[in-house]
Amino acid sequence: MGVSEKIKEIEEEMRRTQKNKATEYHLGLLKGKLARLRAQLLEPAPGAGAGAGTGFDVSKSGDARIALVGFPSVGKSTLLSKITKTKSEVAAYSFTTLTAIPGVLEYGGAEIQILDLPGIIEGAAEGKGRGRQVISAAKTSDLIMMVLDATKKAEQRALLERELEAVGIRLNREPPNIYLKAKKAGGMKLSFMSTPKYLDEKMIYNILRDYKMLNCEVLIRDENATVDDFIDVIMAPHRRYIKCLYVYNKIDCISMQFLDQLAHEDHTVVMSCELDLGITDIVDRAWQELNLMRIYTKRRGVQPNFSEALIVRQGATVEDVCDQVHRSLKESFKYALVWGASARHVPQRVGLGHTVADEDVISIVTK
Ligand SMILES: Nc1nc2c(ncn2[C@@H]2O[C@H](COP(=O)(O)OP(=O)(O)OP(=O)(O)O)[C@@H](O)[C@H]2O)c(=O)[nH]1
Ligand SMILES: [K+]
Ligand SMILES: [Mg+2]
Repeated sequence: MGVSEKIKEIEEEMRRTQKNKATEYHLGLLKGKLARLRAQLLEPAPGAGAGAGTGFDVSKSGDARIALVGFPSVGKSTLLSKITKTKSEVAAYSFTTLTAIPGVLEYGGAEIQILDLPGIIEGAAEGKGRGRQVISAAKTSDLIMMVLDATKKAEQRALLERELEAVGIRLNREPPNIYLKAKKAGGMKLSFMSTPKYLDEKMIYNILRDYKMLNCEVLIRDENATVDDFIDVIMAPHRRYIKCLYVYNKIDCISMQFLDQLAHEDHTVVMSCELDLGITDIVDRAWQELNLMRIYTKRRGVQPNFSEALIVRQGATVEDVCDQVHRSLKESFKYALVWGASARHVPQRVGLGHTVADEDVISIVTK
């Protein structure tokens, strides 16, 4: 029996099994098995060439990667052509795009790779269409832009989320607060910070045994942790926690009332590529979601070059900026002058520990 058939069988069994106290453990075990099989599904078949079934052959470039994921004909390629110089074919029929098309979004000196992908359909995670490849590509991105057609039913979004969930992508979520460490010997050691509401020892032991993790240490730090969270921790190498921005396109075709409703949802932006509405907003929001900052350096007496930025993570300090310029720069560092949102007055004289903000201008003075 193939992996896909086994998955179907387990899903069928889970559907048949009534949810109650008596079946709880059995269902927990089935979930664990399902997670393992799904991970297998994503591994390339033996003998398949390098990379087969594991995404498209597009190398990462720039400061971050954003994947455009969505059903066919929602306007992914139209969006790519709007925000990058790359032209990806646009047409009114489904599956116009058949492979990954990379473009570069230039954003105030930062370069973000945008991946236009083929449309996916229900069952993508099980290998329907190009689904598996698309999802593998999405898994390598720093942000997923889920492009949705505002004129289509709300179920689209839940459907796509399920497909991404099925291959281990967790959208807009933090990894569960559970510590798990495999050991060479000593059996299973389990402890809780406080009594968990949805987990118990028997359940955890059963699942660990099923995964043949007979020697390990577990600390449940979150009382709200569920069986699914616990399985995610066991499967950690196959899990990716990725931010997702829901992008509703074609708002030129919906009522103002519905538009207002959509625009107020979490992690959601609305646009019309056709009318050129909301595009800059979307780019700004995507940049915010990436949690990156652009820092411009300035030499004494010279204007900063705003077409070239140093890219650092949110929360970065002047020390991180120095490291981006040159690894040994901080050794000769004397002080820095900062202009911008992080400065209390401009320019502010700061040390290595100063936390910078997006679009700050920094002048580094060395000994
Ligand atoms: N009304 C309206 N139509 C749009 C908008 N944006 C794109 N379209 C149309 O939607 C159709 C599909 O656009 P594409 O960009 O090819 O969609 P896609 O998501 O890349 O489609 P696949 O590659 O087939 O998955 C085209 O006919 C576009 O002209 C919009 O904002 N409003
Ligand atoms: K299309
Ligand atoms: Mg397309």
